[in-house]
Amino acid sequence: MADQKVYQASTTAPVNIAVVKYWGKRDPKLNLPTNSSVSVTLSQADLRTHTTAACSSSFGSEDSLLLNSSPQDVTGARTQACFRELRSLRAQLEASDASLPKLSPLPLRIVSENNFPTAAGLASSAAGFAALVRAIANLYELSSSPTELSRIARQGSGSACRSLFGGYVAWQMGEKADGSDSVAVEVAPASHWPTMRALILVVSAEKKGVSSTSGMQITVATSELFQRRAEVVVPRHMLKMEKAIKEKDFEAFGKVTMMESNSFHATCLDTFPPIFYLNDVSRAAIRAVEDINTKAGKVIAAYTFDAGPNAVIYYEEENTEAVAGVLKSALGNLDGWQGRDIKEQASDNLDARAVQVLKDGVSRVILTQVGEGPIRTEESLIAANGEPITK
Ligand SMILES: Nc1ncnc2c1ncn2[C@@H]1O[C@H](COP(=O)(O)OP(=O)(O)OP(=O)(O)O)[C@@H](O)[C@H]1O
Ligand SMILES: C[C@@](O)(CCOP(=O)(O)OP(=O)(O)O)CC(=O)O
Repeated sequence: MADQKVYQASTTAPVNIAVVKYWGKRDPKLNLPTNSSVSVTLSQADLRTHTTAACSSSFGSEDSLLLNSSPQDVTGARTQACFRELRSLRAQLEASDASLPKLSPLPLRIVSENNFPTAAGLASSAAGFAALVRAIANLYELSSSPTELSRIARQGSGSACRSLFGGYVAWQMGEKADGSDSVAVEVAPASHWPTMRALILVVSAEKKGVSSTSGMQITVATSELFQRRAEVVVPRHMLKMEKAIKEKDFEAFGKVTMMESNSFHATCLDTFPPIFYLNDVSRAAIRAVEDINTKAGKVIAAYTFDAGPNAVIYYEEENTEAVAGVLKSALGNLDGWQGRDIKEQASDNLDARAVQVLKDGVSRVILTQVGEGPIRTEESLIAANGEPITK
């Protein structure tokens, strides 16, 4: 009888939030971007994907993916590209060492759990594809570096390539047509600047209107402002951002972060028909951050928004009270503040109308910080007999 053993490996992977934004593909098939980007990896203590990858001849003939207990379509080109590339690396290993079990032809069973809302603009595809690629690489015992794996994860979702690393990460756009140099690299580990904090104001946990994938295609096709962003604005921001991170210069980091977010959303408005990811609640968050910085007399808080209305506010630990403490006193009792020792600080310098809009529109907060890259775990979502473990 054929070997029916169930081989498996598990990992967790983090979310990342860009401070220089990826928006625009020069090759939609390979997910090659029109500009480089930089992100901060967020702590897996708060937001993470947990994925187990298994393979066995007992799994029938089809690959499968179970996400938060519901079966997902794996026939899409992006997931297929990740499976194909990882299988091919495993096949090379098997060809060079005949003693290795032949895992590459076996069907894959992937079971994954996100501990945050999927497709709500909380970068679930980034953590999701990073975890998928890392888990299969662990299963196949590949010696590939995170940068090599980032080339594969990028084909699942562009931003996923940055979640293969912890800390501060750059995705170099690359020049080659085959995408082999479009990969993620570490700018600095989390330990270099461990005091970076992030407060997420969750405005909407609903599925978003215009997906990043289609949104950026329409921007590339219709926005002239976008041309200038890709050619002039982002290259300048990349240099400034990498320098700010190396020097742990929050004022420079914060200024570029906010200008980047504004530039990206400006190209969304310049898209035809226009794309609106920011709403009144987002704009109230921008106002509150401006008021906090005005009071401090310098940039101590920086907002950024992805393809949705949620605000991510970066600040340094020493300014926890002046940023998170002020927002806590303004927003009042919300899910997410509990269990965190954040002392409230008077918020009467914040614009009263902005505070009211935030109170009405923010449903919960997530307090988190810079964190590590994917972490291998023995905790499995698949039992020894191959059946998914549902919680
Ligand atoms: N754990 C996971 N494993 C595999 N795929 C996942 C996982 N989590 C999310 N995905 C994929 O990512 C898709 C959601 O990506 P989408 O880009 O729409 O939202 P988002 O990542 O939350 O937002 P954004 O990337 O714009 O910040 C899901 O439909 C699913 O295909
Ligand atoms: C606004 C962003 O969050 C866009 C992320 O886009 P995705 O990585 O979700 O897009 P696809 O490559 O089409 O999957 C900015 C960023 O994360 O850099």
